Amino acid sequence: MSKVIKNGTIVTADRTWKADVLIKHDKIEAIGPDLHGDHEFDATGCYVMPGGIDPHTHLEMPFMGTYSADDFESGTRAALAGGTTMVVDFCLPAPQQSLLEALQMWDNKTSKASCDYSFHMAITWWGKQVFDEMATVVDKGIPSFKHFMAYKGALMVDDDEMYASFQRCAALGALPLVHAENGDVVAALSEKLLADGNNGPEGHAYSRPPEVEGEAANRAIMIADMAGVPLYIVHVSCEQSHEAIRRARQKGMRVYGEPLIQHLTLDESEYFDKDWDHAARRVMSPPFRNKMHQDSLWAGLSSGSLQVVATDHCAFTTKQKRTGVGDFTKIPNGTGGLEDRMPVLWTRGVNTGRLTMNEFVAVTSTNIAKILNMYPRKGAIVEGADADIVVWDPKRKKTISAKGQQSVIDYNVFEGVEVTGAPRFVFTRGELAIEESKVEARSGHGEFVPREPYQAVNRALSTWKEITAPRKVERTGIPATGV
Ligand SMILES: NC(=O)NCCC(=O)O
Ligand SMILES: [Zn+2]
Repeated sequence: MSKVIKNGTIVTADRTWKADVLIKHDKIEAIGPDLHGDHEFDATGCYVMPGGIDPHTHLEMPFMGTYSADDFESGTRAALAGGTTMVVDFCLPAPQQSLLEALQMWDNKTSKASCDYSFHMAITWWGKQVFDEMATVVDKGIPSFKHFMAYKGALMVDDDEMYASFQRCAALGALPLVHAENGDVVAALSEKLLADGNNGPEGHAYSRPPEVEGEAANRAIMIADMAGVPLYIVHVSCEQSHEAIRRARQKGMRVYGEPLIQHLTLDESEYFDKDWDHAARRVMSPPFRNKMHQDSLWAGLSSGSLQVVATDHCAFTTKQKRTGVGDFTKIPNGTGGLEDRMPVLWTRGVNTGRLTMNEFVAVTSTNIAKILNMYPRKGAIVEGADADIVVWDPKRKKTISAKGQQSVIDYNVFEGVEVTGAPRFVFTRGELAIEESKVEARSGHGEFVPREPYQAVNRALSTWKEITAPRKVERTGIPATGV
């Protein structure tokens, strides 16, 4: 069975040209003029792109006394509906839990995934067992480890643990990720706000000013530099952490930054809404910021100091959010966005001239495929790549609404946003999942994508680390001690 996408304009991260694309089974078989197959899809007026990759989702995640509401079934349907053909979720061991046991639990959740997926492993505690099991996790195709510098008393790791883990990542050819916020300061600020009677959702934003993010980003960058390992900073929300990344990159460090579509387009005024539910539904960490920070993030994407736009999709229902009535620290942190990331980014980015089409492909797909070491199997329109393809209609209009969305929650943080630009067809490893707004995604089609450790970047860093390592100066004629 073969399919051909006819008359499309192919857009990749570095070029744009007109051609047909032939899909055989689950791969791209050929690209060229006048290809023919059993099924032909007319892409006239559309752009043919590599499927989006969202490297930051939390599906059915145990967190803050509950579970995020979207599982791998609804979450991957939401992804496909918005043009994303692969998600990378976080496996989150409980404190003292074996990483391998946690991985088994996460594996069990994926049987209904309708698009491909991979995992990052979270380091939530430290000890010999974690040190040893990290090697097995890498062998299983998961060479990336997330560290929470926030959530004191729950997921947070201290600097000594982070340094030990980063060194282990360096030795294993793995990439450390960090959630950069100073958890000690956030905890102290939260306590003070509550004591002063500031218990509403706006207290969440007050408790996490941009400075706590900037400090943590700088600290993580320094620790990665000492360990001789690259670093990926998730959900960069403000100029302070962007500035840290920019500065590190100018110094030659391999530091990557990932803003979210929410931070790019929604601002802090959401937390001051008079409606408690409205504000609480938008509680996530880091919180939304003001326009100055948003401008900084957009500039980072176009200039290349930030590389990836993700969602951190971690959706909770209104009922779950209401656990925090009277105490903002108990509102489950997280928002949805999987279905909306690409249409909103296209509308606010490409349609306004803040991003080119090629930059759009780079930040939604190709860059992360390269950073996570799965390029060109993913993130590329080339012969032999997985046929994860989006036929993007730049004229398709939609008003975002919770009604009819794939996510199971009862609201959408982008409610009422009008988008122009959305998928017309979406193929996931050769299977048609979206056709003209109709979701044909097949539950169970999604497969785990194993990833190799990072040879090039880690080898470069460890070589330089070795060349510049402290060396004892061998001296002759050492004077006698002065005593
Ligand atoms: N971001 C957020 O508020 N929730 C998901 C967990 C995390 O990544 O911090
Ligand atoms: Zn996080």
